[in-house]
Amino acid sequence: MAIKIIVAGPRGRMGKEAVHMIHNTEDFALTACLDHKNEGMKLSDLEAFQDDLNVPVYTDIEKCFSEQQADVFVDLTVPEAAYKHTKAALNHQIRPVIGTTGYTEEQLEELKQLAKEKQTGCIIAPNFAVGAVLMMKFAKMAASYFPDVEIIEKHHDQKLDAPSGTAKKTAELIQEARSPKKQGHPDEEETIPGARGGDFDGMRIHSMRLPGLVAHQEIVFGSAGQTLTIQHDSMNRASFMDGVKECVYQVMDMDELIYGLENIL
Ligand SMILES: NC(=O)C1=CN([C@@H]2O[C@H](COP(=O)(O)OP(=O)(O)OC[C@H]3O[C@@H](n4cnc5c(N)ncnc54)[C@H](O)[C@@H]3O)[C@@H](O)[C@H]2O)C=CC1
Ligand SMILES: O=C(O)C1=N[C@H](C(=O)O)C[C@H](O)C1
Repeated sequence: MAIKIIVAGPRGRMGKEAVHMIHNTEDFALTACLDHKNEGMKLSDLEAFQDDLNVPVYTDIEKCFSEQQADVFVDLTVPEAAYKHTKAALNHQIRPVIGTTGYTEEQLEELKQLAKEKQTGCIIAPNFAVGAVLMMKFAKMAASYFPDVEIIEKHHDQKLDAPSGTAKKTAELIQEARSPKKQGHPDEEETIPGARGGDFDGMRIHSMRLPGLVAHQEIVFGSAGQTLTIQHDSMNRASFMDGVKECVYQVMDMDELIYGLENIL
């Protein structure tokens, strides 16, 4: 039987790609979408969706989850909405697969507890691209040899959160492998505020936003006489879809929350 899926944010850059991936995957069935407008319409009534995507669009999450039987809920929206959606999905025991970035540590912890209580699988993945997950794993490996590191993430200029979820997750994984270290000269001063980037446990994260970019990250390690750069580039949003697909399959057999694809790949 097909896995029944609800998608939040279907008109967005990622949401559109996910809707089409689900529609074109034999094992999956799109049952409804959640938007912040277009209540009562069919997805096929909206521009950019073909006629056979005649699933209902809801703006009220409780109504959506009560009326539509679903196995999995995919969220690609904005952090405040995604947090509320994830809680509602867990309360309805519909397994969330969350790509939206920008969750706080407290929110992650609260959702982890809720997933446990409801014995419902949940995956929160700051990056669904397999290459990006490998980049993060390689960075964690390198960090035990090279404690000095800076992260440069580059995204399209429509991105709302900075640093990216991927950069934060990368920094967290590096933090697990290295002893805390405040990098740079102890007396360094910023003559333009922010010039040294964001400070995460002493390592710096730099966020670049430009039209023309999609999603890119470099992790640069340095030690005496050498540097090591680990780089990943997503050229388009198709790069994320194999990861979304894998999460939908895997979350069906889970009963707890996993944060980051590196835990299941
Ligand atoms: N995990 C991953 O691999 C990836 C994650 N992302 C993340 O996914 C999220 C979405 O990214 P994009 O598609 O580029 O953004 P976008 O701005 O193109 O799309 C977001 C969509 O969410 C909708 N939305 C806003 N509030 C809503 C609500 N309350 N209910 C339902 N829909 C609502 C908007 O109308 C919009 O269509 C971001 O947080 C981004 O960081 C993006 C790419 C890959
Ligand atoms: O907003 C994006 O585009 C992306 N967001 C995710 C993030 O914040 O890391 C994943 C990817 O980098 C694309």
